Amino acid sequence: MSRTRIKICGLTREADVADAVEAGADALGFVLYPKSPRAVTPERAAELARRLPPFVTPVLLFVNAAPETIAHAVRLVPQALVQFHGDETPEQCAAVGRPWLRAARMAPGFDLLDFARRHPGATGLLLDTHVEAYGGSGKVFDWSLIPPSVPVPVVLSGGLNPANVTDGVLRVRPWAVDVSSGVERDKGIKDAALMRRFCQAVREADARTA
Ligand SMILES: O=C(O)c1ccccc1NCC(=O)[C@H](O)[C@H](O)COP(=O)(O)O
Repeated sequence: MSRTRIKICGLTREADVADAVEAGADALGFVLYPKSPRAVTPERAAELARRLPPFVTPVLLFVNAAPETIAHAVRLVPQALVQFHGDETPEQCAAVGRPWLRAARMAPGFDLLDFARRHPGATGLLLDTHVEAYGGSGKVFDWSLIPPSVPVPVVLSGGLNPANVTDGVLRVRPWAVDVSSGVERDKGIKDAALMRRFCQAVREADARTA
């Protein structure tokens, strides 16, 4: 049985971090994009990341941030994975000098295989719905846009929730899933019961792929 990894994104509060870990998240995302309703400062991300036990990975998410902003945040959270979620070039991503994930903005006509080829240094591609605000939209994209075999680990994202994630895992068979809006009571305020239900739904899908 393969175990689909789970990333919960957009945490802003200690209680939600504890609940997400308890629910079974493998990675927690902190949004360092000032225009997001879920934005935290690098200092706040560091405070929250300090709450994480071993083997739960903090992810620092940036949208078109200045290199010095990224370097500052990475210094504060040295164990973090970096997620580029804007219009960064492959060279800008690679320059971070740390393991990084690249968000792909899925829309009709988008060539994911070419995108993967242009980002050879990415540890994974996070497939999200193409929206003007870059992410956190709660909108699902058409999963049939995903080619059958992508040569890097795929993180399925965009509008996932406890009701649709089982189907997403069974259809796409991603390395991991990522969720924000679908486990929220309000933007940046997570709901413990929804996070538990989301993680259970992923495990149900895993059991069915055994
Ligand atoms: O969460 C945000 O507000 C956000 C804003 C700008 C860029 C990215 C953002 N979030 C990135 C994530 O990894 C989200 O989990 C991903 O977009 C999925 O969000 P949702 O559709 O709400 O589950």
